Amino acid sequence: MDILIRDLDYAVDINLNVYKNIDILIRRDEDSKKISIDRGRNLLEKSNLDKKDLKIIDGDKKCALPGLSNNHTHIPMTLLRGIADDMILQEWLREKIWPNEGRLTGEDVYYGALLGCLEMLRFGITSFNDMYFFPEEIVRATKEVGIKGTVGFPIIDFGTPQCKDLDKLLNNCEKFIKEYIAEEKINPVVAPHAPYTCSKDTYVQCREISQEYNVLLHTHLSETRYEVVEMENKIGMRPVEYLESIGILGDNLITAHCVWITKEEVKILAKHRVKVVHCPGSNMKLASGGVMPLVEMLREGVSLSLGTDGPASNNNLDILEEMKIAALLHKAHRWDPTVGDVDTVLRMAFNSESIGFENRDIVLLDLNSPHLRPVHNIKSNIVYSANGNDVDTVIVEGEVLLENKKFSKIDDKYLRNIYHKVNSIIKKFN
Ligand SMILES: CSC[C@H]1O[C@@H](n2cnc3c(O)ncnc32)[C@H](O)[C@@H]1O
Ligand SMILES: [Zn+2]
Repeated sequence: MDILIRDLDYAVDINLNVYKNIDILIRRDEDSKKISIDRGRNLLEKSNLDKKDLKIIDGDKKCALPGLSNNHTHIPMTLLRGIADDMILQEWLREKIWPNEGRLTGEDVYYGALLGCLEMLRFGITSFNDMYFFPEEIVRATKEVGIKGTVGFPIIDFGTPQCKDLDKLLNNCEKFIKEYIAEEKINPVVAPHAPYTCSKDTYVQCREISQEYNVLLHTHLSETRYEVVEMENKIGMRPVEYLESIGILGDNLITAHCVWITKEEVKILAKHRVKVVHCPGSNMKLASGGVMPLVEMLREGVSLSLGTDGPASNNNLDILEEMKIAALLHKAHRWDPTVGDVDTVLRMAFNSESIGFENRDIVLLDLNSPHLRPVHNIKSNIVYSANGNDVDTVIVEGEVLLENKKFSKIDDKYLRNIYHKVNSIIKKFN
């Protein structure tokens, strides 16, 4: 059914244009799956549409914006949220995260992913880019919730809880891609974890798979100083130079973090049109130390977007919050309040294109709250004053998935069941 949002106070579109007192009409052609979005005043009166063929949503005291995109995360780590904070990355992974991840079953990952997908939907995130074990369980949860997922098949040299044999793992990765490649709302991708857990051969084989099936590659890169120094000591190259030397850089590569990189490395990333996901909340929480060089990246024209990283290092999946974190971090870092401006961070938050999804989703923010009044500049209120809890309605690919802050497809009883399952899963953690 077509959807008409009437009498919105404000709307911001994907090009960051602002509209006041406007209607939005969302139409979906069921055959071609094409979505059209029209904005204008009194659309019902001006069109030949019949009220009874429309789902009408009241836009009074609301602001419409495009869907938010969380472009680097590990969704099932909702299960590990709060299990270990205030530790440095390598110790956090080795001592707390990896041992407990070893205890997870596919069913556990499914419930962790369900919880995370619901959290994202509640926060207005309509697409994500994930990398985690049991990726087919993440697909299952994503489809159940209805948002769009770029789901990485994780590759690590020493194997995953599912499979310890690297050749078999790469084989399973191909099977995973073949199984989900035709899905409308799922993009299966190859996800070698990081240069410190994957060898040159592994990266090359991952790239070959990504080329054969024309899918994206997703990896961590230059997240910590330790990672860079270790590589310089071992092979005399920095991580970006190394990935370039083995032919991994290209426009199908999505790299998370890129914190410890030089101006030269920024130029290399730009030259190969690599897409970079900025995760400022996680970088600050894990005290990764450096700051992703936003100004240099923008100057060189690198495609940028935002990610929360996993909910165990953030500790939520809220991209509205991440926008403010990004804006503040770069101002403080450069002693320059013009850096990390409102338009820059909004553009990053709406960038679902770089993970393979056209952004034709609509999110409504509820402006009927003291912290969102008055409105001098709606874009400022979105970046600096709002958070995920202000999301009221979410429309993904022409389907209303959240309305009046309630999930359309998941009732309260089922939600309680998910919380109960999660509570029993975490009993096995140390
Ligand atoms: C191969 S599945 C993902 C793997 O990555 C781990 N992880 C979570 N957060 C980070 C991070 O910030 N840097 C590197 N690795 C991270 C996660 O626990 C899984 O083991
Ligand atoms: Zn990560």
